[in-house]
Amino acid sequence: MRYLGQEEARALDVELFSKYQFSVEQLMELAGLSVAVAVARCFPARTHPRVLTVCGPGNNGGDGLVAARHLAHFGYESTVWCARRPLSPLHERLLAQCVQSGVREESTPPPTPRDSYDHIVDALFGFSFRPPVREELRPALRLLIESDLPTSSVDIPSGWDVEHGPPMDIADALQPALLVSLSAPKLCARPELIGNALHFLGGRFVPPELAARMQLALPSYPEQEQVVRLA
Ligand SMILES: NC(=O)C1=CN([C@@H]2O[C@H](COP(=O)(O)OP(=O)(O)OC[C@H]3O[C@@H](n4cnc5c(N)ncnc54)[C@H](O)[C@@H]3O)[C@@H](O)[C@H]2O)[C@@H](O)CC1
Ligand SMILES: [K+]
Repeated sequence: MRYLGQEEARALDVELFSKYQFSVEQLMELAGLSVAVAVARCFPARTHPRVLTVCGPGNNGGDGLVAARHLAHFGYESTVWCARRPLSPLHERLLAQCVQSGVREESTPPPTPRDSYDHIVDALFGFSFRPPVREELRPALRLLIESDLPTSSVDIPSGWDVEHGPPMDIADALQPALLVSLSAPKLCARPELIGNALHFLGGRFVPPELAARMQLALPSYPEQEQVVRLA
């Protein structure tokens, strides 16, 4: 399997939306569904019923909104907090779908997540993030780092350099318990950087011809599964 750099991740994304004619909503739905499936596998609703999804302004946040909706369908008490307003029209639609599916919305950041939640989904930043985090979203990243709850990161642990991994200062580094890489893992998901985190691959939508041309060497998904465990 190959780990992608930031530009390669972007190039894969561009090809999916141009040559292969997918729409953002299509891939986001599959990405978010695979995140919810991996979360349910590792942190079942029976033991971790109250889940907060922290959503950022880009497509990573959109994946989070989709995952939060599926988690509600899976029986979780699912809550979302959108860390930057105003929302894009796509995020507005995804949030409306969430609320209509029983997801609760926090309008302000929960001051002590540990009192109200069992688990956090980190959908703040994905492969377009470039450190350092800008002031407006620093409180959202601090909430994730300081929550003291098991955290599942969507595609990239937020705040990490997409290629080089966590920031040098350990106090600024989110340590996810689970990472769900989407379509193909990025360089920051190499085993020596993610340590003991569980690692799944999801986003089962890469056309074989594209995977072959980019030499992704993706692992096989078992049967009809949405995710495959990598570590
Ligand atoms: N190609 C794929 O495989 C797919 C990718 N998807 C998701 O899309 C993500 C990438 O989405 P985007 O390109 O929209 O980008 P991101 O969601 O990674 O983030 C972009 C947003 O973060 C902000 N940002 C970047 N650096 C920042 C900094 N230092 N401080 C504060 N804000 C910062 C940008 O201004 C922008 O608003 C992936 O990680 C994945 O989660 C899925 O939705 C569907 C398919
Ligand atoms: K993330």
